Amino acid sequence: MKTKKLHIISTGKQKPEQLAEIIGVIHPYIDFIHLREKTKRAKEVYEMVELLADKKVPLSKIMINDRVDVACASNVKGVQLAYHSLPVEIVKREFMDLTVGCSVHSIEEAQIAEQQGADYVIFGHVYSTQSKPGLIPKGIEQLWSVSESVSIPVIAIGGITPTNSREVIEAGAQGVAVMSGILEAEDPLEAVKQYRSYLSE
Ligand SMILES: Cc1ncc(COP(=O)(O)OP(=O)(O)O)c(N)n1
Ligand SMILES: Cc1ncsc1CCOP(=O)(O)O
Ligand SMILES: [Mg+2]
Repeated sequence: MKTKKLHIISTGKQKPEQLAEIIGVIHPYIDFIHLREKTKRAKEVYEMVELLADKKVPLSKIMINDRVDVACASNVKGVQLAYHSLPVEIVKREFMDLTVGCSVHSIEEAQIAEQQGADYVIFGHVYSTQSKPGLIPKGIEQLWSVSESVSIPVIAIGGITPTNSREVIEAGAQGVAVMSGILEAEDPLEAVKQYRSYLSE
């Protein structure tokens, strides 16, 4: 079986130095590192990329949430477009070198993202999670329906643990995206190894 992808998403709560310290250790086990720093200015996110580069994190693994300008300026892999971001088709047309992921919450949004040229979608939140407090999770069946409805990879997000990552893969996900399960773990390296072992089996 082909190894599934492991994405991690920054919490927006950790200090840049603290985040860089953790990612500097765990990046060999991770496919994509998303900087999702909704309250930071472009310059601050750009400087976070520099901190990661100082820790020898490959730029080819870094995705910037929303900010196409920062992604281009910092020469990273690509951009993760949110609901409020520029449309996928515009980014694909104007920034051909960027890998483009799109955050989706329904079959319709996933199909639109695919039609517009997204390289993959992140669908969620699948399970309830403190990272999306008070919002009803979409559940594993909707994940299955979304995975059936598009040909591009679907990455599952929201409440993903090492053990439930197996069932999301069985529901058609090509990988998982994790925030608290790794970045807020007591031992992020041990946590990432656990996710990796479930994703590789
Ligand atoms: C209508 C609507 N749907 C979803 C969101 C949340 O934005 P999203 O692109 O899912 O970004 P994340 O917070 O999940 O990273 C929204 N604001 N409005
Ligand atoms: C950005 C985002 N979108 C849906 S859930 C989520 C955060 C993931 O949270 P966690 O991995 O901590 O459950
Ligand atoms: Mg979302």
